[in-house]
Amino acid sequence: MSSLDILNATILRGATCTAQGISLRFEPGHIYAILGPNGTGKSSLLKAIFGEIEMQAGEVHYGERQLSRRQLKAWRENIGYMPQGNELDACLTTLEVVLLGHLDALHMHVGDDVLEQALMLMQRVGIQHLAHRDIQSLSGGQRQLALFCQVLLREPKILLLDEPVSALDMHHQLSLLEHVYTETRQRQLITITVLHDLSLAAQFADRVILLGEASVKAEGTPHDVLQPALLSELYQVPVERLHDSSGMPVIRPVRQTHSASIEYAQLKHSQLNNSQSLC
Ligand SMILES: Nc1ncnc2c1ncn2[C@@H]1O[C@H](COP(=O)(O)OP(=O)(O)OP(=O)(O)O)[C@@H](O)[C@H]1O
Repeated sequence: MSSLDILNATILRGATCTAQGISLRFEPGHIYAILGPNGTGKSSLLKAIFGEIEMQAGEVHYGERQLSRRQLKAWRENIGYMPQGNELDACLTTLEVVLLGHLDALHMHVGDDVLEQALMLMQRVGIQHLAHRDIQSLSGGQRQLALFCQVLLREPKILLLDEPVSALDMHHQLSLLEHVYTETRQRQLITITVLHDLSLAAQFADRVILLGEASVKAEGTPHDVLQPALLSELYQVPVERLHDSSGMPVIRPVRQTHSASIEYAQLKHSQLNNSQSLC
């Protein structure tokens, strides 16, 4: 079993440095949640691992292989990448969109085994009844579930999920992340997911990585990393940490009275030099 290693990655998006010499190791059979405020470079990190954007410096290794622009197709064979957003400008049914996950194996016809696998996945996430609907007629959450099936159909070794539950209701959030958890454990996947819901991350991630100011602010178990003082500083809001019945952290931003929140914002503003540095 190989690990995925990012070594000294520096990523520049336009004039913004989103990663400055970041190194991270991801092990098979584990879920890693990438967390951090808007614009801190979470999506950019996933895109860099997928080879969609080029890093200014650094390397990405998966076992013996190294990410290189010249061998992008081979590199991506191991990866199931579900980007943020799910707008699809295609006249395809939901089933056809799921089948695209197996594109490499698709020739002139779809084998019964692939079709069966696609339908089984759709059944597992509860969208089998949408198989023959035009993908564009689906709700945002339904499309998100279809794209998740597409990614799983690839049978990846590395799962890169960018806000995979952003459009889902509570029931579907839990059910999708339960699938992610089961697949990760059973097939020993390396799963890296961007999440904004810190409490969900605490429930499903083995390790969380907190990004901010082009660096890794903290990395470790949800219990260790999700500390109110650190989160409050990073997200610029007062944060309270509660615990659910099983002892998992529940992170809650705390609303303040209007005048208290202005004071808090002024205090934080004066402490903050510049949230985004240059590489
Ligand atoms: N194509 C681009 N050209 C220039 N700047 C970009 C581009 N894409 C992203 N950026 C900038 O890079 C920074 C990081 O963007 P990124 O999408 O990685 O952040 P994020 O942490 O995923 O944000 P969010 O939580 O809002 O999805 C942002 O400041 C963004 O404005």
